[in-house]
Amino acid sequence: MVHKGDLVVIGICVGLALGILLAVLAFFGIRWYKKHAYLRRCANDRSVPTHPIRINGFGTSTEFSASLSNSVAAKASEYPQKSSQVSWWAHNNKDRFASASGIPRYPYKDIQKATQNFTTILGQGSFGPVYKATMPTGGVAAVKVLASDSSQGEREFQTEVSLLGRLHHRNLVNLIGYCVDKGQHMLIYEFMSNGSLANLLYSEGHILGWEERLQISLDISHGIEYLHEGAVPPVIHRDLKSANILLDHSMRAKVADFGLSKEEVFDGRKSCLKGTYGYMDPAYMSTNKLTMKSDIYSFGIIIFELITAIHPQQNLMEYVDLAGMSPDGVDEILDKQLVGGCNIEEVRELARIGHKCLHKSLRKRPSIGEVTQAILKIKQRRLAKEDTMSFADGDFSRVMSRIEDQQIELSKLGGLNGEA
Ligand SMILES: Nc1ncnc2c1ncn2[C@@H]1O[C@H](COP(=O)(O)OP(=O)(O)OP(=O)(O)O)[C@@H](O)[C@H]1O
Repeated sequence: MVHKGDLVVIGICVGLALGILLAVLAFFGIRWYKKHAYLRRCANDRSVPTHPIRINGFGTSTEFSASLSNSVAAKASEYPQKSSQVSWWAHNNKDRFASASGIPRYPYKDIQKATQNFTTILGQGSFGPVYKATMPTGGVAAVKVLASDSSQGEREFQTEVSLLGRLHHRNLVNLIGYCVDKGQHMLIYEFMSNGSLANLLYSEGHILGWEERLQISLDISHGIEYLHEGAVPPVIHRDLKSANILLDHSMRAKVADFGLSKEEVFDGRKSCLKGTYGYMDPAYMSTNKLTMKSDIYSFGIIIFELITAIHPQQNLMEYVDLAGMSPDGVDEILDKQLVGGCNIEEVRELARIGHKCLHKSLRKRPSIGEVTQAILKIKQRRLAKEDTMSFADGDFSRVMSRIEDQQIELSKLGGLNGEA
């Protein structure tokens, strides 16, 4: 005989069991749905390369704080933006179509015309020759033609197109188009009229002043900061060198050549060593493990190139090590062109930053954000000094005019007294 109370308990138990079963079914049902939705999304995304998305072109670094925000806004107009760069091509290329990365693709004949059948060569890299392209509207670009026997090849070409399609910053050289046509691969960049930093440092002609060099180091720092801390996922450049720093008409520097870049998301996986002798981080060479700190090392080398105008393949590191032995050791290796034309304290400060970037221990190397801050401090200190000096000048003239006013008042008073 079953009691009524027992029936209630059994009922509750069955109810609970059913409830739990339903909850479990609902839980797994939702998980199943989410998983399938995710897989569907992945399948759709597969056609789109998973390269970094652009954050924005300006002010990714924290250093652009209130005090400098005005100058940033002003400087922004100095830099031709991608949209304007693209527009002159767009007007002239009706049959172009955009790649998955959003970079317009151009037919061979258009580029052949723009480069006047590839006549004006700007330079030659391991990728192939670079030509100047001029459009009827007056817009100028640089066209990099991938040599058929290129040692880098199509893989780098694709990296460059998909990476640069998503990365935009005023201190990165903008990719404005590409061409895959008639068996040719070409990359079309914004034109950097002052060529590479390496050319400026190591060939006769323009002498880079200290202020220009300091600004160039800051521009490079901003460019790398965007790659490391602004891009999602972060990007390691892997081939930072003075030949990959290009300068525009107003001597502002931009980081170029992303053919070897690697998304930080792949960090940790081993791959064959890539980079340029003299700029490659010894830690990376010995472990084959790539980190952002390898870019910091290469940047340290560029900093010392700016200070010394000694090429890293001409024993720069030996000079740098010697200079590191005393606080003013850098004075001995300073570029002759700078002697007497620079603030030696600023040079020493930049050298200190360079030494930190080259530290053997990866952990002791600064992050790029810290480097930017440190270089900015040098600039800010100078600006503050200039302000103080002009304030002192202002004070002086104010005092002088007060003395003059007082003399006039006194002479008036003297006149009054004489009259009395
Ligand atoms: N956007 C550009 N505007 C103006 N000149 C350019 C531009 N890009 C490249 N150049 C010129 O072409 C030269 C070769 O450039 P490229 O990037 O192909 O090779 P690299 O960086 O010098 O060497 P590597 O390919 O071995 O890294 C540069 O030194 C520069 O003078």
